[in-house]
Amino acid sequence: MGAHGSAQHHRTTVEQDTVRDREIAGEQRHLDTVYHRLEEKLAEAEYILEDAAKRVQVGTPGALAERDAQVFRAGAHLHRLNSEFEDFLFGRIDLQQADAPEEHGIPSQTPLDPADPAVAETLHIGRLGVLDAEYGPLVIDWRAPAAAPFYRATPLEPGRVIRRRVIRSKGRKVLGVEDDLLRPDLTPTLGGEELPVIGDGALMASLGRARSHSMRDIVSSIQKEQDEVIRAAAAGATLVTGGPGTGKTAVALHRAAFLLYQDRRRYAGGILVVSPTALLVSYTEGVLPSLGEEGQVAIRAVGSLVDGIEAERYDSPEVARIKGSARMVQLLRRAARAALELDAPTELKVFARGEALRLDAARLRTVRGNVVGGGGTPLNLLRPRARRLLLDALWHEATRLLPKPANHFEREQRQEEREAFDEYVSDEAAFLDFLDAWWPAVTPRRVLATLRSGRHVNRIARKAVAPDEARLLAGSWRHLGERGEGPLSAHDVALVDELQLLLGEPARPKVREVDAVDLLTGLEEVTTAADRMSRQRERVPVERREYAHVIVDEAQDLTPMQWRMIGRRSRMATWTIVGDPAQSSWPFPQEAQAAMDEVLAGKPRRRHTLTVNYRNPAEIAEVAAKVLALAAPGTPSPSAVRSTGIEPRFAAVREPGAAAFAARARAELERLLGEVDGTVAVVVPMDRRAEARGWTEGLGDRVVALGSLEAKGLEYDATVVADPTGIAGESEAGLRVLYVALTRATQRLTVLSGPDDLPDADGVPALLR
Ligand SMILES: Nc1ncnc2c1ncn2[C@@H]1O[C@H](COP(=O)(O)OP(=O)(O)OP(=O)(O)O)[C@@H](O)[C@H]1O
Repeated sequence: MGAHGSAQHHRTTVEQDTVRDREIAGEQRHLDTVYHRLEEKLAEAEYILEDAAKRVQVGTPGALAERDAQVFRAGAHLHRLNSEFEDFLFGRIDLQQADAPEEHGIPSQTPLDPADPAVAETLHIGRLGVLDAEYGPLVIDWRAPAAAPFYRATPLEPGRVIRRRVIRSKGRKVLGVEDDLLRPDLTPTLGGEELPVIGDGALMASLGRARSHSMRDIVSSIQKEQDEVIRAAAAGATLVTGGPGTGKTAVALHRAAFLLYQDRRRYAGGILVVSPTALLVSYTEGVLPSLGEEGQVAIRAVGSLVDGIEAERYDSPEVARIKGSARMVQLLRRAARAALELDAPTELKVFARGEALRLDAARLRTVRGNVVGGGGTPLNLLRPRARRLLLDALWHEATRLLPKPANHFEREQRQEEREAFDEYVSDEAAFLDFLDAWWPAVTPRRVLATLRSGRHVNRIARKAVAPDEARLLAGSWRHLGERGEGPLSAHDVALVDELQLLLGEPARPKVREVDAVDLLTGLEEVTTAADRMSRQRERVPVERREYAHVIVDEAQDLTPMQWRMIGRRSRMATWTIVGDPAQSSWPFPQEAQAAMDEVLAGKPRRRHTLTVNYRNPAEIAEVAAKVLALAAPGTPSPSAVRSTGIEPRFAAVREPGAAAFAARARAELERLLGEVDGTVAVVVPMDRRAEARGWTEGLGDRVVALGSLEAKGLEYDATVVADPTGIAGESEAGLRVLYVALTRATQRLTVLSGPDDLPDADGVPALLR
């Protein structure tokens, strides 16, 4: 504000305070009006709903709510606003007269008339649009085109905006205002008086505010480069890169709200947000409800995309790099086929037409080959075809000695015999049992269970994976049961999804005709019922749904197999993909890139870069930048928006042994708990998670212990990054993972080194010098 050379410059502090109070009081009056209007709308909504309930013939409450959705939503919103949300009304812009038509509501860049820099129009911006009784706007929805200048205007390109104001309020009370004068060269007026400009550092205050375990929306302070992403056209794919803390996650979620506002019919219920971990899902879950969008957007961890399965395990980096690789497609194709053939009987014997008919192993192999044909059809769906071709082969066997039918009559007769034969044989227990064993219903989990044996994996792998990789894979599934029951990893979930595609939903097992004698013994009934139940348990629902828009967060971490899985849910979708290659924990970026290209094939792409780090103070960003230079040489570090004057702390444990390290870790955590009001996390290598949980015991729920991969996307007031060399050495991507760990804190960072980190006299580990 210093640049505008007006009388304000010389005002005393007392005068400033009076101006501030007056401005706050003005905004308070407006907020009161807004709440008053919302209450009226609430009453209206209640009346409509009650009325509808009374007079059922008018229509369902649902239909009515749709008819007056605005009223209904405003009412529902007010209920929650009263208690839960801050900043319902958070912004205001004062605009100069437009002397050219506006395009899409974004003011044209007309030069201001220096002779008359008067405010011609004032717009208030909030989480939801509110109209007064005469349909004049009291508050404009932040997503409306008319609100865009609030986010877009800069001193270099102010458009019509003279002053931008951020209003801070809690519930119904206005607490403060923060202004930007976008035309410091003018002395603009409002109502004949000079336009006051108040600054109280609202954005900086909000950035420095203590963090809780859930993310906040940024609706009142979205920056220009972020707004361009949020409002980008939906078509094709919007690709966003940016360093840690540049708001990628925040922007992605606000974009979901924007798309819903813009085209609710198209996107309601059809937006999927894919997040790398369940932890990040629960951290971000509250953002959309705070923007007034609830239940419209599915936020799922990449390990929870298949209904009925929740990834519970982590694979070691060596295993993850195999399971994530596109080579798995080939391996799984063979594995599915092998699981089908596993323990398959090698002889079919049926008694029909007065003789024992037999198909031997060679014959059965031929039949199987014919069933599969060119491939492509899911194996479980081929069972009816298997049945038919087996009957063909048996019939061929049964008629091998008969002469060919010589005329029409004989042919018809043979045909009738054939039908009787099919009917008879396909009811025979021997045939049915054979078919069950020879072409069993195979589930994805059952296939994984067959891969518990390294030798089996090796046998089917044929070049897809090397022998030592086969051993590693098998080891990762050894804990699974016979039917593949047991906990899976996020990488397994992508494999299960691929297998569902290869296998298809098993047909419902046919209820067999029950033999009267068996019924007497009760035997048959018991076995089939048990059989049926076990199959039902095994079945994974294949309710894969398609989405209209897919938002991928932390896209740099998706493996080729995961890209395929997401691609299967978004064939008609438009995309928003946010990520940071420098934070990738996937060792083969090119392979992942190719997988993404395949999914996005033919879609036009729009690229954006976010450049400002809103999370880390400059002091922390500077330390992280050292690792960035090693992890991704040449990648620019985003510029930190603020600095705290507090340098990261380096603590070193010089004696070996877990006990000394634990004691020090705990002491550092306790120190940070005393220094910040909000959350504290300790980040360790994945294989030290259990140990780290011990360090935090009894320290309360402000503290969490995280494995390096679990820290993705999260943020805390303060963090301890313990054993940095351990994290860097975890995998080929270790340095990038360490970069992630070092960029989680909003206020304070402690790096805790052990002897292996080779700390210098100041405790700085070799890696960070
Ligand atoms: N315009 C903004 N105004 C206020 N806070 C912001 C703004 N943009 C981002 N932030 C804050 O900065 C922090 C980082 O944002 P976010 O988690 O979205 O970044 P990110 O790019 O996804 O980071 P990472 O790559 O490390 O996961 C959050 O606390 C977010 O609220």
